[in-house]
Amino acid sequence: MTAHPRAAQLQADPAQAGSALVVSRLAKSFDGRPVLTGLDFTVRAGVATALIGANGSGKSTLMKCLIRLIEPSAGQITMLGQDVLSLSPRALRAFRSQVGVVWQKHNLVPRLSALSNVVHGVQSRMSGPRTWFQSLAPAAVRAQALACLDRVGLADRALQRVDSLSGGQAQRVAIARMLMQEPRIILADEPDASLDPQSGQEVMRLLADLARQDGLTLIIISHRMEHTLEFSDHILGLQQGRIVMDRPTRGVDAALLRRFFEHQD
Ligand SMILES: Nc1ncnc2c1ncn2[C@@H]1O[C@H](COP(=O)(O)OP(=O)(O)OP(=O)(O)O)[C@@H](O)[C@H]1O
Repeated sequence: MTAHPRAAQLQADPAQAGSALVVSRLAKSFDGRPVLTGLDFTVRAGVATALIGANGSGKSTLMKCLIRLIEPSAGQITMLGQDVLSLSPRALRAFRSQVGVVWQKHNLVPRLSALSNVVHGVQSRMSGPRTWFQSLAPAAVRAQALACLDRVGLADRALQRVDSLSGGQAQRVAIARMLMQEPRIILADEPDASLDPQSGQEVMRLLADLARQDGLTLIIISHRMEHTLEFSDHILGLQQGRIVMDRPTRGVDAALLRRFFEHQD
């Protein structure tokens, strides 16, 4: 596959040459119970970062705080050059349109075709029925949606209903829908969790490849150690709401990750 034009564009853009995300003293409590405590870290632009940690260590809460699906209790988040916690509701919507999110559950509309679901990814640019049904979408949007499906290897399934696809194929449709946003950063929260091992690995590889081709920053949560080692450049390890590992994946092996997970309590 050829590199996306955005890759070259980003390399030439000094604003993108440094950090995609800077988090300072970030904290979150639920009903007075701290879940994230004084997090400080930086994610460099174009780097694939794995967020790891035991169940309940705060990974999903952190991911949601980054785009304010959960409001942090304190701290600062600068993502894509924006002070996220000070954005107005309108600016927040515009900001979120630059962030591609992939969840464990794909949230597609099962009885609509793959193509209609992908067309819906354009909703940040346009609204109404034209964003719901591929047959009503402008030709350029339909063509873009087909190109996105092609990038995830599903152009030949475009008109098939999502409920007739496998779990791995449906997750790839969700990724194609996310690509319609033309995101500048991708956040993925356990995209491999409800898939069989092979489909999970394919989805992780696809996300890593797409991010690399487009020069995008990728932050990905996965419970599978082998995926962390294979598909990330950098690892952030959370333990009880604190960052206890922040290092390049090179130099980390399965034994070290096992020790990390053994010392979680
Ligand atoms: N809305 C909420 N209200 C109260 N507590 C919450 C809420 N969301 C998460 N928590 C708590 O915060 C802690 C961290 O949860 P979180 O889902 O972020 O962990 P995680 O590392 O993503 O776990 P897992 O790997 O199991 O998905 C848990 O103790 C959880 O019960």
